[in-house]
Amino acid sequence: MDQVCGTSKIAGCSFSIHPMSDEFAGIILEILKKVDTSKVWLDTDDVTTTVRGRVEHIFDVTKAILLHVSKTNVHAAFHATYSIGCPGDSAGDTYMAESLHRRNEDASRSITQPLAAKFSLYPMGGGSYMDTIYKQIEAMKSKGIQVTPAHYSTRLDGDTHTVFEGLENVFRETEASGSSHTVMTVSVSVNSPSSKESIL
Ligand SMILES: Cc1ncc(C[n+]2csc(CCO)c2C)c(N)n1
Repeated sequence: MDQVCGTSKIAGCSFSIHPMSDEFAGIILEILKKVDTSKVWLDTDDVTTTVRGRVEHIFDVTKAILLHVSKTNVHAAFHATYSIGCPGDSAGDTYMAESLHRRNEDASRSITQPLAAKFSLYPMGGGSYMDTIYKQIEAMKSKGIQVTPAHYSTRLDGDTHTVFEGLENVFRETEASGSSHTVMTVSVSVNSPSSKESIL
């Protein structure tokens, strides 16, 4: 793998879905087939799926996959690590589609799904990282997402589309504000039988 600089515009996400059903393997494979991934480079193995390309397509594909798993009504977990600007990244394994049109947005819009998520932002190489993190948490609040502090992450409760729009903005603005390598992790639970307040 070539280790080169100057590939900071390649965004990527490594993610997994865990449907809590005996049919988990079929559900995962079917959803990966249903979503239009023609504008990203994609690789699936036994642990994760990795997509690489333009920021809009990375978020379009990952949101569509999460919405499709939600639609099954099966309780499922989704874990994703988004990254842009990794200095150890290579120029390969990507597809920087020229058109910004999001292939899955029309189909995704027809799915309404509330979700609970926890996200963590890691703005690296840009200086005052805590200021960036606090600023982006405030930005989430202004979108009408319920934001709750948590240890090592921030909890987000809201509509999937609103939360993903917020997460994409956080990712873009962190990069634009001077973070040379931005990493954002997102853990989501959908269709959980547990209520938020009383688990045990
Ligand atoms: C998005 C996503 N990609 C890959 C896996 C790993 N994985 C676990 S079971 C299975 C299907 C049959 O082997 C696969 C691919 C995952 N969980 N979620």
